[in-house]
Parts: sequence; C-alpha cells; structure tokens
Amino acid sequence: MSYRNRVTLRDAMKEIVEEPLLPLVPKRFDYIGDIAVISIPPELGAYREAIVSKILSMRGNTRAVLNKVSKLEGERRVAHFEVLAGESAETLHRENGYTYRMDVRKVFFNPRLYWERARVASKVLSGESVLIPFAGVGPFVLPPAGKGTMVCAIEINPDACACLKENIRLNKLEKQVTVIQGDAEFILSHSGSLEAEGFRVPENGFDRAIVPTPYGMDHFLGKVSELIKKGGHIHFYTFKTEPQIPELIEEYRRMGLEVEFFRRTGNVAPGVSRWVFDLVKK
Ligand SMILES: C[S@@+](CC[C@H](N)C(=O)[O-])C[C@H]1O[C@@H](n2cnc3c(N)ncnc32)[C@H](O)[C@@H]1O
Repeated sequence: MSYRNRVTLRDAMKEIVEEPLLPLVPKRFDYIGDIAVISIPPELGAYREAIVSKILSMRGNTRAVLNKVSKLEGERRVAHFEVLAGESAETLHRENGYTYRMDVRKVFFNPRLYWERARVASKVLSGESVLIPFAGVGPFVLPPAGKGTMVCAIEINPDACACLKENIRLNKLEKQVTVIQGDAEFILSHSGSLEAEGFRVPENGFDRAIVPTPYGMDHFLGKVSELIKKGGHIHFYTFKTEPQIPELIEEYRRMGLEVEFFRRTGNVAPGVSRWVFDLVKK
C-alpha cells in the first residue's frame, strides 16, 4: 500500500536535505509486499543513503528498498531498478484478500490500483465467463476468479506468466482460471486458439472482459468487443488527456459500446491520465 501517513517522506527529510533540493524529495513511495519502491532524482545522489535509512525506519518489516531508474519500458512494461537495500526483489504482496508472489524487477505491478481492482471485481457475477488480456501477475484476475467465474487470462511476459500461474495455485483458484502465454493480439485474432489452449468460449461470447491495456494499444478494444456477447461488459483502460474524453465517448458509441461509467484512475504524465471506461455491448 502507498505511504499515505500525514508525515510524508519529504516532511521526514526536512532536517536532512538542504532547502533548495527539498522539493525534489518524493512525497510518497510504494510498498510492494515488504519492498519499498521509490524514484530518487539524480540531483539527490548525495542523500541516497539518508533517504534509504529514513524509509527503513518508517516501517519495521521493510526488507528491501528499490530505486526505479527508468520509465516502464517495452511491451512487458517493466522498469529498471537499483537495489539500494536488501538482497532480493522477490516478495509476497497482499491485495484485496489475495496473495501475489513476484520479482518486482521482472514484472509489471502497480499497487496504487488496488481500489480500482476491487471496484471492477465488485461488478463481476458468479458464473460469468471473463476474458482478461494483459493479465500480468494476476491482480485483475484473482478477485473475479474468487467470485466463481471462469477466467481466460492472457499474458506475453514469461516471468509474469510464471508468477500468474503460481499465484493462481497459491490462492487455490486452479479450477477457475486458464492461463495462456503469448501475444493477446495474435491469440484473439485466431478463432479457435482459446479452445486449443483448453478454454471453452461460451457460444454467444464472453460475459465480460477486463482490459488493463498497455499504452498505445487502444485498437485492441475492437478485437475484444467481437468476442463479447450482446449486453456483455467491457472494463477498458486507456491513457488520455481530459479534452480527448468527449470524442472518445462518441467513438465508443459508434462502435456499438455504451459508456455506463468512466473515471480517472491515476496520472501518468503531465496532463495525461489513465482512465477506465465501463462499456456495455449493444
Ligand atoms: C499495464 S500491464 C498490466 C498488468 C496487470 N494487469 C496489472 O494490472 O498488474 C500490461 C501487461 O500486459 C502484458 N502485455 C503487453 N503486451 C502484450 C500482448 N501483446 N499480449 C499479452 N500481454 C501483453 C505486459 O507484459 C504486462 O504484464
């Protein structure tokens, strides 16, 4: 969970970092399991050790501190990290009642989305068939599976896929989830490939899709929509500026998708946010 106490890291470093550099100290950082993940600007190089010891003193069971030194890169959406304290980047993370094992350096995981993932899971009904491309280590997969749905999860990164399979086992959801490793675009374009991997697609299509789309893959919505039954639901994530939203809603309408609800789920760059659209296929 994110560090959201009243005293921010910047407040805590007031006596240590000299005033002109203080605004560069991040106010917050994330915990993934017992690992603290921060992004320390290069200008604060002289204060790295002090920052690490402050972080270690803030929560007793912190086992490692990682410094994110690049943006998310490539189709796997993985950043580069330096290990500033501790031995390894492997951890067990608890979220919304489920346990996730992962190596933070090898897979994508954003702990700040825990509330959004609980919101989407709350919409899911027992007995539904759910398609989840871009599944990662499973934070969008396990809660719907735990509600008694049949989930088909697709993920391209072999490391994330291995974690996903292990997390399904750890949470005893093997009967609920079929994992397919590969390119979701290729897999969904080849009818029959889901069945070939052991997932029985309902005759009229999936009841629901949850699509945590990576940046630049908006065209994927059309592909997913073809596989959803009439009246079925799609939770679609996309990166946009606020002025782009009205035109996007129109575009979805033209695609035969009614917007039931939408909201911002985080800021990713100046002016650009991640948005979720809850869509119903007409
Ligand atoms: C934004 S992350 C979301 C991961 C996960 N749903 C989560 O919220 O933690 C996107 C994921 O999609 C995977 N991915 C990217 N391109 C893909 C593709 N063409 N087919 C399948 N998975 C893909 C990446 O490896 C990454 O794990």
